[in-house]
Amino acid sequence: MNAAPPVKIATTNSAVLSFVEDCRKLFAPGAVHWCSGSQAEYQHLLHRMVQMGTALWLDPDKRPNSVIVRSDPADVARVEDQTFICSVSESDAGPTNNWANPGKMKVTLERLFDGAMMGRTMYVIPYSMGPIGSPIARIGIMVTDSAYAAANMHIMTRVGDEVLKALGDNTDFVRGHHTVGVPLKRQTWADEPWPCNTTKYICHFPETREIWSFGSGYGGNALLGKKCHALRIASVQARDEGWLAEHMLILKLTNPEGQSKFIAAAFPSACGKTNLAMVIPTIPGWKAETIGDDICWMKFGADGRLYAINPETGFFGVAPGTSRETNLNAMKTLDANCIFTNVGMTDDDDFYWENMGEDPPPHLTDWLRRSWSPASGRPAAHPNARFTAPAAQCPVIAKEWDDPKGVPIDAILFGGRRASVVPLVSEALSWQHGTFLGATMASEKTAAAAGKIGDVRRDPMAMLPFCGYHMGDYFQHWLDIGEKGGSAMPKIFYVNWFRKSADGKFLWPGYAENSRVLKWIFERCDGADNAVETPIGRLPADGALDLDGLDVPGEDLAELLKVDVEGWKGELPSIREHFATFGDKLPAGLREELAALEQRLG
Ligand SMILES: Nc1nc2c(ncn2[C@@H]2O[C@H](COP(=O)(O)OP(=O)(O)OP(=O)(O)O)[C@@H](O)[C@H]2O)c(=O)[nH]1
Ligand SMILES: O=C([O-])CC(=O)C(=O)O
Ligand SMILES: [Mn+2]
Repeated sequence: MNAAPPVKIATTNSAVLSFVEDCRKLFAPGAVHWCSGSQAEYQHLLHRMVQMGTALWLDPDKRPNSVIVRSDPADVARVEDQTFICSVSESDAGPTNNWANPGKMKVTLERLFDGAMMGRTMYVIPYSMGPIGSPIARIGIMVTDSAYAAANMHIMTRVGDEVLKALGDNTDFVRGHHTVGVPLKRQTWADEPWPCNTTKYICHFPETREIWSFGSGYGGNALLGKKCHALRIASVQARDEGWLAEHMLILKLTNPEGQSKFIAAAFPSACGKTNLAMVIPTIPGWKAETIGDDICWMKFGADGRLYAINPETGFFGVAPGTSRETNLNAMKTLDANCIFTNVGMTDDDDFYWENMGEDPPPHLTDWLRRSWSPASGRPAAHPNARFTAPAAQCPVIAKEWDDPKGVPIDAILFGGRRASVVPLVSEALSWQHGTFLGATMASEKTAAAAGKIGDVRRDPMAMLPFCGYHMGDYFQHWLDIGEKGGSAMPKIFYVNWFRKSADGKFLWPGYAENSRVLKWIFERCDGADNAVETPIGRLPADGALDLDGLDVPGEDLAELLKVDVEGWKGELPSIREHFATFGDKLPAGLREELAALEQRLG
């Protein structure tokens, strides 16, 4: 079981072969392993991690084929400060990205990567973002010296020989370079359970479609198919080719009559995408199914509508707060074949995290590998602890989830964590107004990225950390796509599950009850007469939101659905300031929307 499967190179594509050979020469790994994507290979990767002390098996009877991994305490989230867009021209990166000169950054990276894989295996991972053969899918080749990254890529993407076959002789693939940045010393070959470097660089070269990631083993820094490829590089390709690469979940909603609609929703990291993607409606007769929980690629179909695919095959979900009460479908997805990162480990080899809906055991080992009890006064799991789970295991995965042609999108939702001002739901007055809502959305910062938690920041379309080019051009791209799609475009909505009362309690129960809002949105898409026009958009008309059986005090509902004119007026200066950062790249259409909002507010 522990021997590496024999190395077999399933391609004669000279661009692929020379890319890998160039990497091998510079990074100097002890061995090269071409990933075939087989189950045996996945097992090998898990065994390797256990052998290295990176992973521990969970109880095979309770959690078959699953492991727990604890990272270095300083390598637990995306590092936005060390994430760079290395476009040829600085202005192409725009004011929201760190830019670095591509030539200079290459010199820095080549120096760091020189010999960086010494004593380690370099895994070559051919992967497809999206169903193989889908007109929307894209291929990447990633090299990494992390078995953890390779195992996660196995779950999160389509990996291996079938990808190389689909690529054929095509040279159009994203080149991903990843190292944990800890070459082993020849004398001892001694290693650590979670090697990583205090120096970290997550670099993107949009023109040459390259990613170079140094020093981190963690999630969005190291699983290059996800944020680096599927959002930062793909957003540039999408701009050039007339499609959309977005940080959105996709779900299928079916009414009691059996009609279905597809909804995509952009919420910032750790703001509820996975939860909404797997929602179990509380309204009788309604059904929701999952297509994807994090990334959505949309292209125009022959009928002029936007068709979406989930480019991934797994969920890299926030563990704390996930419980049978809040997200039963996620919990059921975690029964087997999962990787748990930075969660607590119980004495009977199971996982534990905060707000899992169960009393904590009297004793466990926390994510820092320390003895822990409920009296310890610190969390057992890191707030950004994650599970990696195969999407196909989700009990409500929609049958269309891996359909190569994608699903036609009826509605797009924007939302964030806002304790005040933003109501539970509103509908945009037009595509341009919806783009304005997306461009100005704000959210409290979460643990998904390093930095201070709780500060409200503007996070346009939940893409602030993920847009690979100038955000002003990105807004224009949204407007252009809307122009092209005309009346066939999805309707846009703005939601906020996170309104709080003066004493800091959530006003809206959220989670499953969000289905009530989805129902209203569904009916809006069908042209129901269930809304009133207000200065900030269309809100549910009196009685239009199905609240049957919901136990929320009337005054809280009134607060959730009111137009806070003074609050919105208070937002205007900060929206103006936000817009000013884009200079002359701010589309005229968004300036118009700001002026119109100001006028409507009086
Ligand atoms: N109050 C409230 N909390 C929610 C709701 N939905 C999700 N959350 C909490 O928000 C946190 C993150 O939720 P996720 O669904 O994992 O967020 P995500 O957007 O998928 O996060 P990423 O994977 O980082 O992109 C969890 O702690 C949830 O419990 C809701 O409707 N109301
Ligand atoms: O990228 C990650 O590490 C996890 C994630 O989904 C996000 O932060 O949006
Ligand atoms: Mn995400």
